[in-house]
Amino acid sequence: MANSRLKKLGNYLRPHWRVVLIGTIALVIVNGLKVYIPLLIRDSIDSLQGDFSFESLSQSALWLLLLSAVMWGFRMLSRVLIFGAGRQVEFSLKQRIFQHLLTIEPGYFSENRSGDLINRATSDVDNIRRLVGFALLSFVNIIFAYGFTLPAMLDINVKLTLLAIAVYPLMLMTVQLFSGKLRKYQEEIQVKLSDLSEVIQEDMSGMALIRIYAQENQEREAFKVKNQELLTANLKLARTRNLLFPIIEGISYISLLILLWLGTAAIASGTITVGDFIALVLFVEGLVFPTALLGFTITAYQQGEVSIDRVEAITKAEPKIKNNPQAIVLPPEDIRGEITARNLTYTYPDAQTPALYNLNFTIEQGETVAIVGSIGAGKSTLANAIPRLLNIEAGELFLDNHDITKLDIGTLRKAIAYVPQDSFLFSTTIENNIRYGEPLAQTDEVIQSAQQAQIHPEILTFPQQYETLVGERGITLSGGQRQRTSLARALLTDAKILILDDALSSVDNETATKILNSLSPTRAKKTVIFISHQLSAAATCDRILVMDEGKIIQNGTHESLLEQPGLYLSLWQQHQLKEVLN
Ligand SMILES: Nc1ncnc2c1ncn2[C@@H]1O[C@H](COP(=O)(O)OP(=O)(O)OP(=O)(O)O)[C@@H](O)[C@H]1O
Repeated sequence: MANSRLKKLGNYLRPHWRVVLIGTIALVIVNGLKVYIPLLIRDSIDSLQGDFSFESLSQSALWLLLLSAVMWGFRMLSRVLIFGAGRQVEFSLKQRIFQHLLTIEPGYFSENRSGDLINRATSDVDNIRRLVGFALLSFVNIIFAYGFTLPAMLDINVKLTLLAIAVYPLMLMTVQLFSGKLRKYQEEIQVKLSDLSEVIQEDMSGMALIRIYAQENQEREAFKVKNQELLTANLKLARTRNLLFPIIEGISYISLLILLWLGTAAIASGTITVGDFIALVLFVEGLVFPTALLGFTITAYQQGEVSIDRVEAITKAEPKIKNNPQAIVLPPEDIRGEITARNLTYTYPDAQTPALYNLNFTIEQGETVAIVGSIGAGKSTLANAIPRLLNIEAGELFLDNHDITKLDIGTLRKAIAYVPQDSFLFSTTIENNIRYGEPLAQTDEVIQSAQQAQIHPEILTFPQQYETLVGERGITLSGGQRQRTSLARALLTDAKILILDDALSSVDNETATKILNSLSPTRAKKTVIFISHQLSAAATCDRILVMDEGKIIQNGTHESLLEQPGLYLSLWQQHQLKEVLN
């Protein structure tokens, strides 16, 4: 496990190896100078003791100043380069996550909580950045600091050096003792952070509902519980860290105390010179900071390790709907728009019964077919199956006699304009929202689609008309306006098939019928699937498929269906009654 994480770390860093290498060389130079400067001080002190001269003192001071400035320069360089590599890794990881999420089927996003996904793509990636930047720099620095300093210290006096560092194994044992706990608490924090993000996200989306049902107090309490859990997890980590860090710092100061105590005795006995003693003190002091930083380094490393697993869980999620290796690519003009289902059956993952069962039908090119039926009959499932937003079995659904699972996904989806139940608008202008599927469309084409979708007159009343911003940064559209804007977006594409999944539910019957009629000139070119509970609009379609419990139970024109007893007749009678009562 740890090896595979190191391997992944290596993979993250591979594209930036040059930068990391130069940063590491800079660290070597810094640590080399950190050893050379105390030795120089030693020599100056020892030579001054014998023969004091102001000139040689000022020369040494100048030389030391210069070397310190050079060391500072290389230290800055190493930090800029290695921290920069961390930022680059952060950038690439975010790109990779987002790119991967775009390849996964929509079902993944209902199975996984969006708050958790956002947290992994932000906070966890941040932890990896700290691992690659700070932890890497700190680890490499510690290795070089000890690797260069210890031989220099041993060269001065073996006994004093060994006694000074005798306490260091204690430090390693302490770190080992704490690391399991630190890792566990870190994992807990990331999970609790995801939980909290999820609550915030859900409450923001459902704010109106919270107010309507006056659930503010309950939501506040629910939020408090999650926030408290995060606080507890953070405090547990902080307590452990606050215990570990001073222990490490204390141990490294003990080594300094040992040196001060035994070193003065060694000077008195003439075993070492005053210069040697000062150099040894400077060396041990130079080790205190990187050693004391070990606690932070370990925490950053473990945070990063936990986050690598969490981020990799996203990037490892295999898209269930993939392009067939021999996928057929067709130019849009070769698509006619005929849809055929042969024993089409689909069961949602974890569901007991199929949502679509043994469907057999053909929708001809240019035909407008309404799909009606009871709630939960499977109409939306069928709408999602056609553009392969669901993982449909091979040999069950065909576009122009091509099995959709053998067609290139791009070819298939370009042939279909789909307006889902929940019309989603981006936080940009009305015009940009409409031209989302055809970014190069001319303004008059955008206006034409808006006219067809019966939204144009209303857009003209908006503050900046087509340039009006919608969504969080702009005006709020009514449900019906959102639906018709989404419809305009679909109409602008030159897709041969138009699927409207209850897409006019917030539009009155009269306007919905008007919209369907306005599609008439395009009907010859487009196949329209109109899923709706609005029967008077559905009645104007060429044909009606009636669904119940995942099956198509009736199929025919409005007139023919009214002549036979069945679900359609009873739905129509209910509809007529409602019209009269209204
Ligand atoms: N993501 C899902 N996971 C599991 N079951 C689902 C999922 N989506 C829908 N279902 C189930 O599949 C069945 C068909 O649902 P579907 O949304 O297709 O019905 P519908 O005819 O469009 O209903 P409505 O008229 O209310 O929109 C229902 O029993 C529903 O509970």
